[in-house]
Amino acid sequence: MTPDLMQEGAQRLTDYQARQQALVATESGGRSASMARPVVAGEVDVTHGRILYLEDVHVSFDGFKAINGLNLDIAPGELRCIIGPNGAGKTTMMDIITGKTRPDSGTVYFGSTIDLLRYKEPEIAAMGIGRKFQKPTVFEELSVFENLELALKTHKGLAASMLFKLSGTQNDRIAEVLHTIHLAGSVTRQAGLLSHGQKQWLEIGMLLVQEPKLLLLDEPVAGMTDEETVRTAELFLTLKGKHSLMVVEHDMSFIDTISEKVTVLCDGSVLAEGTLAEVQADERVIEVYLGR
Ligand SMILES: Nc1ncnc2c1ncn2[C@@H]1O[C@H](COP(=O)(O)OP(=O)(O)OP(=O)(O)O)[C@@H](O)[C@H]1O
Repeated sequence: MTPDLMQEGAQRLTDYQARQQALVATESGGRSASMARPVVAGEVDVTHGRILYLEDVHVSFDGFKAINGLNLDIAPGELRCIIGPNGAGKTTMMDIITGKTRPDSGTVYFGSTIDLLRYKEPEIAAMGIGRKFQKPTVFEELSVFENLELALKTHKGLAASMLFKLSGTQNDRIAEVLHTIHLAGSVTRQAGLLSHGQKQWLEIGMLLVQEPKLLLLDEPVAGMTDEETVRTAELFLTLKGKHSLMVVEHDMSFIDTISEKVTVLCDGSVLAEGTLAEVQADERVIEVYLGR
């Protein structure tokens, strides 16, 4: 490839990123997904058995208490499911963890030493908290491999230099992720031609190449076929232990397959916590969410 062509390719990728970021901001109602998602490996002190810790968090919007005395903690390697009615505060909670929204008061720690309220959104992403919004936001015109490559290069701060070659280790990491997300057979396929479920897996893969410690996933199986939902459950079960996951979902059979502990949010705080069977039997949860 000539330098001119490489330069042109680099420019096209920059354009893709700009367009994609604008798209994400629109699709997520102004809650931009930070496509850069840079994640720098660093130590998170989990010696106290918690990778995420929220205590007595409050947020009001024009006097409305969206988060109201929220307490929640997640263990390293845990896969926690969050359920709750519309408006319970699930998205706002994720916005707080990722630095998108500042709480009025409360404590939010990553591990036992990192006070997340002291950091901005890109810094929090760089520390290893990855977030996936409900709609897939892959680069439709790039191949599956190019999407993962770009996520890795962006994470390493190398997006400006498309001349930069991936190391053997980085290529190995992409190969491993391709296998994990069930797309090893679609490496050269254009992302725009993937099914909805495959696009969701690819976007999860774009987070995984950056080796996040905590993944926040908003309704990952919404719009998926039954088969895709089953494969997503398998995927999440393989991620558990290596990463900590917080999954917001309404699909109870999916939650039943993946969950150990379920947290029910309502009116900005925790209404109930336990196994799915325990929270499903809780009268208050039936009243506000599951129905009779
Ligand atoms: N920026 C904002 N300004 C004003 N009100 C807001 C803002 N963000 C959220 N809210 C309100 O806070 C409450 C909690 O919203 P949030 O989106 O966190 O709930 P949710 O549990 O994610 O709901 P859903 O399941 O519908 O996505 C809602 O009543 C919502 O209208």
